[in-house]
Amino acid sequence: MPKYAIGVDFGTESGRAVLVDITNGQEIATAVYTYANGVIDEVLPESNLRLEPDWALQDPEDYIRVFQNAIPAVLQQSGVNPADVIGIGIDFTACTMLPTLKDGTPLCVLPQYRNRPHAWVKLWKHHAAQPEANRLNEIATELGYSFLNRYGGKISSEWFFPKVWQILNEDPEIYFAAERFIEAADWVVWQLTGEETRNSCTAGYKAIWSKQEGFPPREFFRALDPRLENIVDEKMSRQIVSIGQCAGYLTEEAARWTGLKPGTAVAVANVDAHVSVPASTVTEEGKMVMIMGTSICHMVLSRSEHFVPGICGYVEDGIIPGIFGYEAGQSCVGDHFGWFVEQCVPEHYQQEARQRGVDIHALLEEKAAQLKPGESGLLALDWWNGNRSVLVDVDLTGMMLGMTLLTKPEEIYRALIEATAYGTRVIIETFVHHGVPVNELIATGGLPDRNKLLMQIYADVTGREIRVAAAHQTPALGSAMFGAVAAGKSAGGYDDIFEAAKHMAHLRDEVYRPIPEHQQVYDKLYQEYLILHDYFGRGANDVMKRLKALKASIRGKV
Ligand SMILES: Nc1ncnc2c1ncn2[C@@H]1O[C@H](COP(=O)(O)OP(=O)(O)O)[C@@H](O)[C@H]1O
Ligand SMILES: O=C(CO)[C@@H](O)[C@@H](O)COP(=O)(O)O
Repeated sequence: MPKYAIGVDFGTESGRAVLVDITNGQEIATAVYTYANGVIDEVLPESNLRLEPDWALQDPEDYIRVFQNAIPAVLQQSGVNPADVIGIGIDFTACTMLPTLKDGTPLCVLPQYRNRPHAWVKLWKHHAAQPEANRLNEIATELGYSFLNRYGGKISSEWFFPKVWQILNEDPEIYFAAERFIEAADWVVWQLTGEETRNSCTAGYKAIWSKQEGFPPREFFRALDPRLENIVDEKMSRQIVSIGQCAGYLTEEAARWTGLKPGTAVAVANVDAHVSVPASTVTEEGKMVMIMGTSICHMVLSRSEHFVPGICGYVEDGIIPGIFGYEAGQSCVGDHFGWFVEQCVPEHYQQEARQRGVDIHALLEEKAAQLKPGESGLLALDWWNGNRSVLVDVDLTGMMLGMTLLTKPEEIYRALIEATAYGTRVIIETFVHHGVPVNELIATGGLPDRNKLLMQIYADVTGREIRVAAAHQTPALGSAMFGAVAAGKSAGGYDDIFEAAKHMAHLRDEVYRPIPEHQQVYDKLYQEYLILHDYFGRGANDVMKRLKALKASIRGKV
């Protein structure tokens, strides 16, 4: 009798359940539930209280509705007997976190806190804790805490402790009412199993935890604010469970929500980018998985520990148990091309696309593919949304050099693609330079399906072959794989993620190989890119920051 697992991928706007055949990883049924309250970034639901800029909240009840809607939908579509679904895994955006009571009740569902923004879930892209992140980095640097080295030198405002500290600073009553602070990833697993667990992936990448050293010491938290001294013992947990473990079993209530059997195994929670690595067949060092969409997450495994400046971080057991998982990223990739087609393409191009019934991206790709590398004379810096790795600077901005009266939209489109490829090459070379090998690239996410020119340019610029993961819902497949591992071999699943990946993860036949003539030109252009990258990005000329400051001051005066 075939056995199945369900992966649930909690994204920014929606949650997606995918029912997968355990023998081969085939996706049998998919269902999406779009969060009723979406991203809460303007007003709080019900009270209509206006939020400040840079806030991004969510409603935890939306996550439960994903279980209640999407899982029954995949069972119904597939006709699979719930008794044959042996495991569930989930992945989430991160750091997406919330304050709760001891029993897991989110503070925002309590009537007395319903109109308090800090009682709600803070989404990964809530950026209003930047003052706390800056202060945390200053204090950690002054006091010489070496954990900063694990995070490329800086803790991001998107992460756990800046967010908790913002709650304490701005609404202490919520901070003190919170009996637990927890990643939403772990919270949804808690709702399924009735047991609170904390996973090694979010603890490591987002909450400054390491397998060797645990959390930073109490003195560090006291140096931030004496009231934070016992945050870990009082409102979190030091018991961190490695990904790849079973978190518990489906409760009667969760079985009623989902239509699954009580007692179904539930995997320890995971993160969307990280869970995509084994789902792209990668469980060993030497290969980089690039999750390519609006942004790119670059994920690499290594058997040894290396400090790599400017990356997001590395965590032992963070992606695959027993191995160090490294993460870096580019915060704006597809977004560059989206911006360009929305803001800069002339009407006659749009008209041509409409007449030919093709997407405007496809038209620009076709025209840009006629150009030879270097032919346009253009070179861009890909910093339309700052630089995540390796400069870690949100105040950097974009630049395009070499334009003339003859410059065409497809030339600019191609230059933007090339710039993002140079950005990826900087990341790869930084890893290699610091001892983390990157011999092969595996791509997944929306872009490999959408733009073949882009994939070829990435192969040419990086000088590496690129393979593409077979799955269309890679994170959900990865979660289902961990679900199968949580169930274990005796229940028809797998003993570990290595076994699950062998059977359930696949690559397409498609391979992008570097074209030597293109490589030669791109090597020259890359050298030019590096000069501009360091000149504008490493302090030789801070004109981008001065312009940004001027803009802010002028806007402030209006
Ligand atoms: N044909 C295309 N070529 C390049 N970029 C594209 C194309 N079509 C859409 N995009 C960009 O891809 C991004 C969406 O990628 P996708 O992987 O679907 O999303 P996400 O990263 O949010 O999961 C958007 O930023 C969009 O501008
Ligand atoms: O930060 C991480 C992973 O570390 C992501 O969860 C976060 O950027 C959200 O990514 P997506 O927009 O869902 O691709």
